[in-house]
Amino acid sequence: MPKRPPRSNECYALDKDLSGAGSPSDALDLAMAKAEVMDAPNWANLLLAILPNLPSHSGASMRYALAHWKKKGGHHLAASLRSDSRWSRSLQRLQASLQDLTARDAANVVWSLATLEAKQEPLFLETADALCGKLAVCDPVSISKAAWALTSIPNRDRRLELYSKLAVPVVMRADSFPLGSLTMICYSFGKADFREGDAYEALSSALIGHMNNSLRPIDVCNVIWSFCTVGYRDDVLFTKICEMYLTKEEMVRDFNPQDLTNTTWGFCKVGFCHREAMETLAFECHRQRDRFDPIHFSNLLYSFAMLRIPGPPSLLAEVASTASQQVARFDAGNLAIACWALAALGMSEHPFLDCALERVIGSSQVCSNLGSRALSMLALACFRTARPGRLDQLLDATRLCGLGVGASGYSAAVMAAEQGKDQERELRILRQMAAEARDVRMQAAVCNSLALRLWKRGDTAGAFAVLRGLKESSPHSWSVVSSLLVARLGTELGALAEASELLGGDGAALDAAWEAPVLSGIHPMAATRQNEGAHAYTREFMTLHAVLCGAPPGDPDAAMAAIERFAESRSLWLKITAWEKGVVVQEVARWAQPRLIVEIGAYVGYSAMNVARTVRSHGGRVASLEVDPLHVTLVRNMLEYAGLSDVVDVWTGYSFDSIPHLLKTYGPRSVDMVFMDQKGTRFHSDLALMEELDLLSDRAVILADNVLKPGAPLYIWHLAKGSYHHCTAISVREFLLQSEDWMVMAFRDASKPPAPTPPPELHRLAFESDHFRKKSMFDGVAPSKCRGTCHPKCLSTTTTTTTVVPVSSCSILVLVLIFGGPLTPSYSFKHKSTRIQ
Ligand SMILES: C[S@@+](CC[C@H](N)C(=O)[O-])C[C@H]1O[C@@H](n2cnc3c(N)ncnc32)[C@H](O)[C@@H]1O
Repeated sequence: MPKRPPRSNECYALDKDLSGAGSPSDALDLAMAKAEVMDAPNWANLLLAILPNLPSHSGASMRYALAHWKKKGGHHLAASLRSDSRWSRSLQRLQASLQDLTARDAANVVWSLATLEAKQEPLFLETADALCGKLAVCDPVSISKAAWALTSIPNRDRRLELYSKLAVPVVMRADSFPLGSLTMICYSFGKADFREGDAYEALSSALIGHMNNSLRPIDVCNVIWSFCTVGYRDDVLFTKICEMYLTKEEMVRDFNPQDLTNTTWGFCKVGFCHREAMETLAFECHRQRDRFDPIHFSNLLYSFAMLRIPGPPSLLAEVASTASQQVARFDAGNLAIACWALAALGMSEHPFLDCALERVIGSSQVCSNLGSRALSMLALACFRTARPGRLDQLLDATRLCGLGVGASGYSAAVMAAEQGKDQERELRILRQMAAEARDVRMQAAVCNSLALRLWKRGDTAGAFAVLRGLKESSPHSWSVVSSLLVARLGTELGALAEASELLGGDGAALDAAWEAPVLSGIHPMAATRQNEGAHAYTREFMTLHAVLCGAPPGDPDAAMAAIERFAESRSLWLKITAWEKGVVVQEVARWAQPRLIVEIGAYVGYSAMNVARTVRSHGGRVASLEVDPLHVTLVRNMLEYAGLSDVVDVWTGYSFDSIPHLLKTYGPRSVDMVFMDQKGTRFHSDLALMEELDLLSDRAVILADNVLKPGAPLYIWHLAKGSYHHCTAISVREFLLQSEDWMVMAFRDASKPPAPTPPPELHRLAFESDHFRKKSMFDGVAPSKCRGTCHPKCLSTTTTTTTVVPVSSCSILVLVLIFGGPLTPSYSFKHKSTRIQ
């Protein structure tokens, strides 16, 4: 590392003069007058001197320091500096001598530039780079100042790259950092969305060492907020903080509304529930409720709803009543969150709900600001509080504002309609969905799906009428599935003449575009995970089209093969359980002979066809749950084409809302097999809900996909330590990728007690899994790149044995029995298993 040239006495004296300058302008004048003698540290100190004096900038008080700075005119200063030639000349001087700055000088420069709102200056990132080369000799206060300064670099990759470097000394030496630096670093890491587990582990152990120093409310709040905002659940640290601070009324009394509700929000974000602390916080929130802003109300209610705890009796209801008086101050997002939370807390009758819905529905200004998430939350709130009329009004108001209802809005609306008795509502909503479809294929698929729903409700004539209407009003929106349906329903109704008239005598006169093989390349947008863009669902509708063109009707094997061929020929990864995964799903269903299989996550219907073809021979049924209403549409078309509509019921909605409906529809203990293929983070809570509702039969087998990469450690814990036996991981290849993944299978044993609380280390593993899941969603990192470290560690808490099972000439399945004891004797794949260990 280059050494800085020795400084002259004159330069030291200049530092003094600069810091003693009466105003920022005086400091700049002085610098200009002495420009020839100023050295690099002088230029760096000039920036500090320009700042109108900040109060203590240690640790978490940064927010207050900045507020103070702005009050003192800092904002205006920042604006006027940009047009001041003395300022730009100073920056040029500094830029020329960056290599002469110490780590501390460099930290002061980035910190000053950030405070002076000059992050866009090239000097800012250059100095950050220079600093990152000197971190080995950087003191903790400088590291924390730099960490704060770098928080809002807009380029995410650039920002995270700098934080990875900044984290090195934190991981190595956090134990020797003062408390103020630690809390400022925590806050900055959280704000920057930096998610390296080792850094949080180091911060946590250092903070625990400081726990006897008195943390200020803002410190407590910022530590919890930052850990939780990145999803790092640290039970040891959080429990200590709760015991020492958050369960003590006199401590919590010093928290302001933002500290209070940020803390509860943080806990709910990671699912950490310390009841006593939550109650103490709730009492304090109740005491301060008149000072609450809308965001504080919504965060507080949301926290209790997410943690599924009611809070002290009547307290939250009273807080919500205060919110009702201020409903005019709420924006669309906060209204939606608060409504959703009240619904989840079971406060269906609370007046806030009607006030809030009235405000959204009655004000085009509020309504037009509803994002898709807020609309979906409001729609779910209407559904859960049995307000179907309000839900209709909400959708109408959304349309009136010129907003599309979108997949997430329709999900709750369709779910409400499907689960209710009102067939007319379902008809209306699906008709609207068809009318809003921007593609004839989509329109046809929605109409077919609607006809299938009416048929399932027993209204075959109504179903037939829907198709006749489609043919008359929009002949191009007609598919092979429409023809098949017309033929089948016509036969059931004894209306053959009418059916053949509709089919044009020798079958439907299909539009040429429908018959053409899928030749066009996939549009790049279709590869994104967002189902909201202009090209959303292209990939999925092309998959359906490939089946309609590439497989004969009534042949599930051919339909599944057509999906695989379509994806393979284009190297287009589809999130389906094909190849070895498909073998496992099929073999488990064949072995278990279930009366009812519940599948969570249907997507394009590949696995639904797989299990349905397997169980139909013994009269089994499938209930497939899918949150996305357009995926539901596709799956229903796919199943009808494959001749499996009568074996599978596809239900729209979040598993959380659909699982109770399963109980009503199929009865208690009706489920003999569950196949979980939704988000891995939901596995254990969905399974727990099924257990709670007594849906699982005594012989139920539970199979889950994607358990190794990115991983579901809490789920494995739930199975391996809870009311299940022979929890077995099956090593398989991911469809179209060579990477290894695991499917996990376990058998219900209701006589065993539920799993105890997982050890804290498992939350760290869950953090790593989620971190990876995000990377694969946002950064396009392939699942194969996941280190998959979770499970070797996770499994070390249990006993494992390994068995290799050849299932075909080309694939080998490795079974890892997570609990000791032999594999269940009645379980076997097609080929004999060979025990290797
Ligand atoms: C991996 S895909 C399912 C693939 C399918 N099982 C197959 O093998 O063909 C996951 C699907 O689950 C749906 N999903 C995610 N979370 C869900 C939830 N909580 N409830 C219902 N569906 C969910 C997604 O919309 C997506 O279509």
